Amino acid sequence: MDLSSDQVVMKLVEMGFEKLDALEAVKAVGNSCDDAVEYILKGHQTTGGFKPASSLCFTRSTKTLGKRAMPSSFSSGSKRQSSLLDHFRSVDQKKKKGDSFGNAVVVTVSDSSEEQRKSFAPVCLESSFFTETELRNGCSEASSTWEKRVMSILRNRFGISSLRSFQREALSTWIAHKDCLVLAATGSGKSLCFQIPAILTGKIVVVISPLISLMHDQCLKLSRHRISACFLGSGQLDNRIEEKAMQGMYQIIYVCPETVVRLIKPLQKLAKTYGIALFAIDEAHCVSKWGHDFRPQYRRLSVLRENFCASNLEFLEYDIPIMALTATATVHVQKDIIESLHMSKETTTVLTSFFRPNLQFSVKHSRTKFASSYAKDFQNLIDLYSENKKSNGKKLAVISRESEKQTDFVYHDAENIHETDYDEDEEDQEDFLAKKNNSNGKGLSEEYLEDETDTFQSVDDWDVACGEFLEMPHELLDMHIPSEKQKDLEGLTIIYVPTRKESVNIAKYLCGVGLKAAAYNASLPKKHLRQVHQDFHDNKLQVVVATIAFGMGIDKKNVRKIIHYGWPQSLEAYYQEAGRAGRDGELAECVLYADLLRAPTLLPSRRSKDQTAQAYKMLSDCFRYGMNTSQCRAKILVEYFGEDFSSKKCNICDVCTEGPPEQVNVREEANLLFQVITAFHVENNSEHAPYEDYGLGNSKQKKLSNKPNLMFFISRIREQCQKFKETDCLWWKGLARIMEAKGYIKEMDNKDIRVEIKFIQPTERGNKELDFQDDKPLYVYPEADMLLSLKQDRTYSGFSDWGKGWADPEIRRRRLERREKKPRRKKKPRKERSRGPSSKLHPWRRSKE
Ligand SMILES: Nc1ncnc2c1ncn2[C@@H]1O[C@H](COP(=O)(O)OP(=O)(O)OP(=O)(O)O)[C@@H](O)[C@H]1O
Ligand SMILES: [Mg+2]
Repeated sequence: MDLSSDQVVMKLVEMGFEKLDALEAVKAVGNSCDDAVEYILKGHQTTGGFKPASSLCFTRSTKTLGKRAMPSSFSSGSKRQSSLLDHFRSVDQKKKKGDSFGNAVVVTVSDSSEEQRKSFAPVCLESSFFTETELRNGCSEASSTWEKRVMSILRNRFGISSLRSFQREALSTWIAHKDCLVLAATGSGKSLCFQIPAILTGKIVVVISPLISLMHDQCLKLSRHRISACFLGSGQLDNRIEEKAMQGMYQIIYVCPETVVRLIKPLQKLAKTYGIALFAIDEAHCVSKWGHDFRPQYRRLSVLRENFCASNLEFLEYDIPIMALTATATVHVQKDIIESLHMSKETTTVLTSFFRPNLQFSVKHSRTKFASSYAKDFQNLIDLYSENKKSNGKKLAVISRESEKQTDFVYHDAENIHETDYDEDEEDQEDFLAKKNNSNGKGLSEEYLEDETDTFQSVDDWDVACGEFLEMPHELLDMHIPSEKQKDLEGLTIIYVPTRKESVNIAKYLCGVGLKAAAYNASLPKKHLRQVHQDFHDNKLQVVVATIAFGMGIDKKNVRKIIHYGWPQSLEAYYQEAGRAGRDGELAECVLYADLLRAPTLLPSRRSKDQTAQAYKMLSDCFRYGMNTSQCRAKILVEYFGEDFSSKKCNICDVCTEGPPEQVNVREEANLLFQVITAFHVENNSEHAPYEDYGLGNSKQKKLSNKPNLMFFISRIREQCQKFKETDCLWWKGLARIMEAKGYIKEMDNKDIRVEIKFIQPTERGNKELDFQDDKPLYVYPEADMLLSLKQDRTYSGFSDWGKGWADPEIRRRRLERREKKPRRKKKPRKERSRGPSSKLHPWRRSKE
């Protein structure tokens, strides 16, 4: 399809490129998206400094981090399926024949010589594989025997000395022909649970997996363990690989949900001829609508049970077992997985701790939306990767400021801070975004499209649709294992960001200061994405700046840091992404940088009404995790997944190491807020007219003033109580959250749940425990936003000003009039707006001074 230049520019901007770069590229190369991308990625862009992974980003040095150089024989092409690069090379060759970027490409790497065919069959060459008779009676007859054989497989194939207890449990469930749901932490070794059955029985294992990149990663690893495997995506497949798979030529078949549904008949034939040992559904949380990464195609996998059960296929003695595996499923999601997949009522749930003792969690406040924060927030990272940390520390800082000057995006965004910063009250903002979300993505502004997000990923995240991996010969094994001398390296970092644009901007910034960084988001060319993966695996990159599109299930040992730069959408997503760190068991850092001064908003995505409510609930849990100052972070995370961690703590998170803040007595404030809320409800339930609406014309404002909105209560307190006149809204918001958690107040409108409590109602418990006369101390830990609101140098006074206007009808009327005439008010520069050193302080802070 021919695109106009405007359309190409739009597409590039959607991918996360700067508009200026896109315009220049189109001007230079014409209306070809591919060429334009190539043009920008090769570094011709106006803003300079950014060289993504396709050009290897070696802005400081061309020396690779990996110690092993590829031998010359590596590229000779004489060995079949010998390497990842060979594999890719064949793709490139194909592409040269006229494939345009983004189209699925078929990977074929082996010829069909007789010798090679011999190497495929029989499927399982393990001398000690289990016979059907041995397995027939489940583990009762053979329990010690199968464990011995598994041990031998582990040692000989995987170089592992023993099974973990959850792996043993999952395997014995499978041996007993039962379905199994395996819930185990990221990096704990779930893959082995479905890989071993193939080697043990000589039958085939079919693994359903959500992404090509993940399937590829696993196949490559298997080939190193001398296990043949293939992957089948959903694009245009090479019939030969599919045919070979259906003829039992690979021990493990990785397949995406779309394709497995299409292949039911051939798979039934395969079950009859070779036997299928197991259907494994990896990343099974994708099945659930209530999970964080729902894929509608996963829901269709119930066809597996229907079509591979003994009652339907006479040659089967038992239903082919289903094993579903995930690291992030809440109790609700676990139930949904079992039901949706039509797993048996006797499904065994193998549950291990979600706790990862080597992950060090922390939360830091940052205005992440603004590029002006990068220099401060990434300085440590820059220092870490600078070659001569100590001597070059200062130099790098200078480079970073220099590059801010050169790359106009930094200061451009910084200038905008005051225009967008607290321009609208949070309720308005949330409503606005809620409407956007509910409009199914229609009518999004251009600005919003520019900030497009990766909320849903298709399976085909790379420019390969399928591939085969044969057992890698011994002599090649060593040279293809990427160098991972973790101790010698600083390790790798993944920075997760909410939007595509941020992924490009931050990668650009980091490259500008000399780091080997690359952007990764689903709209970048698939070829680039594959290259980033490869460079990441080969330790040629230091930092990958990615949206959620990167890394699910990828097993890379030396990821030392996961930075979330901006709020994640759920704790499930957060824990899944954080779990990509420290898979070698060594200490790894997981830092969440988030704007703690305002509640996060949902990213645009197509959701039903129910899903929207659920999405808000998940976001709200995430927000509360960020606001927490007193509980061990690992404890919050694992308890979120239903694990009992009550008496434990991690001892390494920021809360455990720094300790909680000093408790404060909020008795007076809690009583006061509760009284104001109760008074409102008494007034409105009585004969009196609804609450005065100040005669304002704007229907939305009218609606708010008639509802028990927190901001309204705050303004009433300010009106009535001189002592709290200057107390920041953030402080009250934090208190309201604490009161809600204690069950003193609750959301009035259950259908309209947002991230923060909005329309408040008193509860029975509040009535009992917040008596106005009661002056018994009520000690609480102030939350992160409350603490920030008390900082003297805090410059964000928008809420309190806004509150004043709300309280004073005259000010409010004038403000609204002004707004109607001129919708977006240009605010004064920050300096003039900042409060004096101690002008607006909460009373108990003032008394401390
Ligand atoms: N019994 C074991 N002993 C030692 N190491 C093991 C064992 N089982 C698996 N491993 C190793 O653990 C690492 C992680 O395995 P795997 O990729 O299967 O994790 P996972 O549980 O699937 O994680 P994710 O949830 O992120 O997909 C692998 O490198 C594997 O070799
Ligand atoms: Mg996995």
